[in-house]
Amino acid sequence: MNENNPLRIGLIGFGCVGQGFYDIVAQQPGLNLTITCIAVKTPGKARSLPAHRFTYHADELLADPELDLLVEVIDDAAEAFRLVSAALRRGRRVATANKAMLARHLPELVQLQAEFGGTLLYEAAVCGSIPVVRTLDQYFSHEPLRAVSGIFNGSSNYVLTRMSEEGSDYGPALAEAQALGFAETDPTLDMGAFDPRSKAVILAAHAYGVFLEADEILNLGIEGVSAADIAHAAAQGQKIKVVAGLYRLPDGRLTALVTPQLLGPESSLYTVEREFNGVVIDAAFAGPQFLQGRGAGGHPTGSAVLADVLALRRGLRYQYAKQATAPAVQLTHGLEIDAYVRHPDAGVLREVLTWLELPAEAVQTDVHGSFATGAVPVQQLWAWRKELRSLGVFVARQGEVRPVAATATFQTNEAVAALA
Ligand SMILES: NC(=O)C1=CN([C@@H]2O[C@H](COP(=O)(O)OP(=O)(O)OC[C@H]3O[C@@H](n4cnc5c(N)ncnc54)[C@H](O)[C@@H]3O)[C@@H](O)[C@H]2O)C=CC1
Ligand SMILES: N[C@@H](CC=O)C(=O)O
Repeated sequence: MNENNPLRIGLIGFGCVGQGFYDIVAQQPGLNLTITCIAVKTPGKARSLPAHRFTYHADELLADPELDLLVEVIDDAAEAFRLVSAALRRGRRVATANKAMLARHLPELVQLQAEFGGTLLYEAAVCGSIPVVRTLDQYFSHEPLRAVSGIFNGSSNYVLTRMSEEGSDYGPALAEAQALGFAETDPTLDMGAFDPRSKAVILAAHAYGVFLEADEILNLGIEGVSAADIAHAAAQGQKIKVVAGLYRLPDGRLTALVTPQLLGPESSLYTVEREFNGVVIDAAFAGPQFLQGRGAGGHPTGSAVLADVLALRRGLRYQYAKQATAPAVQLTHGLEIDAYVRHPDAGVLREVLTWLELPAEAVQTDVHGSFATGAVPVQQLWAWRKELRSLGVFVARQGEVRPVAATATFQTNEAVAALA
């Protein structure tokens, strides 16, 4: 395949990422890329290009034989799946940034590529500009990994940085993350750690060859984080970061969780601030590696989309090499963490302790009020996750996860088996 063949691109979505990708392509004419069609949803919206450049019917792009490949960057996961799966059924080459869609439909999308010969790349969907999907899929295709963990969400990291460095309140800090184009259309996905959970699902497919169900993964966010929590961490020389982790336990089981974590300067993630993301890959033979870069924003994400477009021109496809060994991998909640739990209402805090089977003596007091610490099974947090969220209870992890007697073990890859 000629690496500099002219390519005609159909772009679906012209928001923060679509515009970012467009700018980057426009600034580099030597790449021989032309964005010939752009599909948008809302007529009459002020945009940086004249109205005649747009169509309101994305389906037209799928059928256009003049287009060499498609870029899908819309904010609607269901519609994105309809469009991308239809494109793959036509054997098309597609780049997407839509992690919510991928986390829900990855097995089907992999199957469609095998069946119809199209290609789907999605580097931009995980950690913005950090080339982590390709690193796991290509470079570590045959190396067992002990863990893949990190800060996978730029918006929540931005909010935490603003709260701890400048003493901002949660609300204004989130409004800034939205104004800068980092947050999802529904920011609950960022603040509630649903977005990094989707990214963990995607990375699990490449790091371990398993297709996890997002709902099986514990995800706790930062909606309940307060100045008291930030001050508590700072008093111990720590910061609060939302850490997503995929960990292979010594017995071969896999665990995945996304929770706030109290981290000290010994962690590579301690200095990852604002919209930056960081990924630690702990490989069996290579040892630990650390990748850091901008995890959100139009240009960083547009840059990752461009990398995929150029890779599609070269004929790159993901290998999913570890699927061959995947049946041995099971997702488990048979773990416990050392948890820090705080809520401004002492009555709520006591109630939460009973849910988490922590004794009343777990409650401690500092200048900011009451909090509790203790070892809590992940299964217990998972079972009460909806109540913890709705009450705005802030739970953070301290230190590593520990395997305990298995409580629940989920069989993964059922979705894949169903396709066979
Ligand atoms: N903003 C960021 O930093 C990052 C975003 N992403 C993902 O990229 C995608 C796009 O994100 P943003 O550009 O930030 O969102 P955005 O909200 O700025 O833009 C999305 C655009 O898609 C349009 N749209 C919705 N349905 C459409 C349809 N059927 N046809 C044509 N246009 C349609 C919307 O009107 C909107 O203008 C999302 O899946 C997001 O999760 C991924 C990585 C980083
Ligand atoms: N909303 C996401 C955007 C990139 O994936 C984030 O904040 O990380």
